[in-house]
Amino acid sequence: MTIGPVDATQVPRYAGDTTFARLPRLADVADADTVVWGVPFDGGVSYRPGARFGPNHIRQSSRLLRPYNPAQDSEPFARAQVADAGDLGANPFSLDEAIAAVEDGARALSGTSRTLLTIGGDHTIALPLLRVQHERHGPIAVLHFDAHLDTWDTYFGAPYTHGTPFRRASEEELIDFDHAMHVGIRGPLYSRLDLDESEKLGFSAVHARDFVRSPIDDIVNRVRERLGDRPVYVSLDIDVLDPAFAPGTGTPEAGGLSSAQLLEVLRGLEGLNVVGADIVEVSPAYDHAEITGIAAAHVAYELLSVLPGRPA
Ligand SMILES: N=C(N)NCCCC(=O)O
Ligand SMILES: [Zn+2]
Ligand SMILES: [Zn+2]
Repeated sequence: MTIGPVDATQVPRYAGDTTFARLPRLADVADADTVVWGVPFDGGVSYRPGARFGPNHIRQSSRLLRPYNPAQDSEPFARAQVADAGDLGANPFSLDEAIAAVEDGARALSGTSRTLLTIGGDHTIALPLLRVQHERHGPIAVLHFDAHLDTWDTYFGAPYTHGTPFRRASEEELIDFDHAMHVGIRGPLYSRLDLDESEKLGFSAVHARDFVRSPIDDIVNRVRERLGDRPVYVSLDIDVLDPAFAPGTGTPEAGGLSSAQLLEVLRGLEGLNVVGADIVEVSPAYDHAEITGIAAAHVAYELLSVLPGRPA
């Protein structure tokens, strides 16, 4: 038996403690299989700030999630004990310190067997999170949802930013590049070389334009073929969604996925070996009516439906 969300027939959804999906806090369960962890940090952003407020915005927007997921015939809070581990106290004045703290925190929280779903924060944090995944799994398959490649080298000479985590991860040999894929790439680039370099590292890509031309099942098949049966880490930048579906983000690009398209791709991961995930770049000051927060909460819900269940 798992401890699930607060019963909405007893305590109205808008009342009480703001944990993700009104789940118990980590300290209130004997042990958790999956931990939702907030990393409120935006020291790596190149444009609009504010993703440091992302974790609590996603939590607030997750109050309406219900226990049964008909799209996957799954009960994500019953198939595993999910708990909210609260937030990392990331240093807002030192990027290096914050990155080290994400790495240490993720290692401590995940232990030897727990699954981590991190809610961010800007995309810089994918690097330390991948380091910890690599410790457990070796070079790891990566499914990267984003408008942006995030394989750039430096900004203003800075190596650690939200536009560079996958370049650093490749230098550190954290990624299994036979099974690495971007989904949702679009928008103006600095040069044609950006795409060439990402491809040279080993990322294949489903571009946002492909969603206009191809049936969703073909895209899901491409993703599944690319990832195979490898342990997969999902890193999801909410700006993969069109600004109409996720205005609350730091570097918005037109022509993105709809929420429905994104949720369908996530449901298509069922049966793959997804071992961890992050959802980043939610910047609530630019959000309206919780549009972005709700999208992020539903993304988390679909991910929880495919992340490992409680071992039999
Ligand atoms: N990871 C995100 N969201 N954005 C990267 C944008 C890098 C740039 O300013 O060109
Ligand atoms: Zn992005
Ligand atoms: Zn990104």
